[in-house]
Amino acid sequence: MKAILETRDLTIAFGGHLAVDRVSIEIPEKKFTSIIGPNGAGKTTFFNLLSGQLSPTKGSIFFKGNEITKLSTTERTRMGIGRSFQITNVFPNLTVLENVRLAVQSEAKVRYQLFAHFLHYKEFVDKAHELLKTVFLEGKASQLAVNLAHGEKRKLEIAMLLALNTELLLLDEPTAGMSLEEVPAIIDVIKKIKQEKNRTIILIEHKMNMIMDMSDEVLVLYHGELLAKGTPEEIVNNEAVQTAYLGGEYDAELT
Ligand SMILES: Nc1ncnc2c1ncn2[C@@H]1O[C@H](COP(=O)(O)OP(=O)(O)OP(=O)(O)O)[C@@H](O)[C@H]1O
Repeated sequence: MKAILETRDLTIAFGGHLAVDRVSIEIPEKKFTSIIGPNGAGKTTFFNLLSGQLSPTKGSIFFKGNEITKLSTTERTRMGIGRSFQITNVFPNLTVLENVRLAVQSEAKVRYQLFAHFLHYKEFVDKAHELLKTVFLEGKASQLAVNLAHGEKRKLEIAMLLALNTELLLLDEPTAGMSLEEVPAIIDVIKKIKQEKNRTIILIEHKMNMIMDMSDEVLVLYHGELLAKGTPEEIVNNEAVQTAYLGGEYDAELT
């Protein structure tokens, strides 16, 4: 197994509180890894450390064997780590297609600066259409982003994240704030990315059915520490995990 991402003793303290506490993990390339844990376990903070929003108090992070612990978010994105909220600046008064086209165009400029003027507008539009198909939003291409339903906006964000063309995707609760009817559509989008794209995905989620269905491996954080890791089956049968969830911090969604 080749690890695309590795953390060693990754730790961050806020005041005296260890939000992430000596977490050492290896994320296998092209696999689907989920991170679960009760509320306040440190999942989002861990993502913030991976994407560079936060600097660790201790420990290190390696991407494809290179240390990235001190790199900025932009540098990490350029290297191939994409996080959905980095591109949540959807322009509400542009169409869905234009939003994705701009994301494709800006990515092309960053990556192919030397050749930028040889790239054509039509190629950007074609790529944008392709991404909209991936997220099942093609039918809304000419609508203004402002008029999308919440779930559709999340799909648009995912399309814009895909436009960044990063090898690693960090998805932080992509179904958060959605109505029950909207959730299956996002699950379909993520499944499609998993099937179609040659990418490594790390997902933070509370919805256990999603975890069970999609993950190759599950990591469990608890009070900032890595409590367990294993296949979805191993995790649901893990006694320490059951105790962590049932020991007074039970999350109603984790059923
Ligand atoms: N900037 C900050 N300053 C101080 N404390 C913080 C900060 N960010 C997070 N924390 C604390 O760190 C702990 C971990 O929070 P985090 O948001 O990472 O948990 P989580 O597992 O993502 O929770 P949830 O499932 O509710 O989103 C919490 O106790 C939180 O209050």
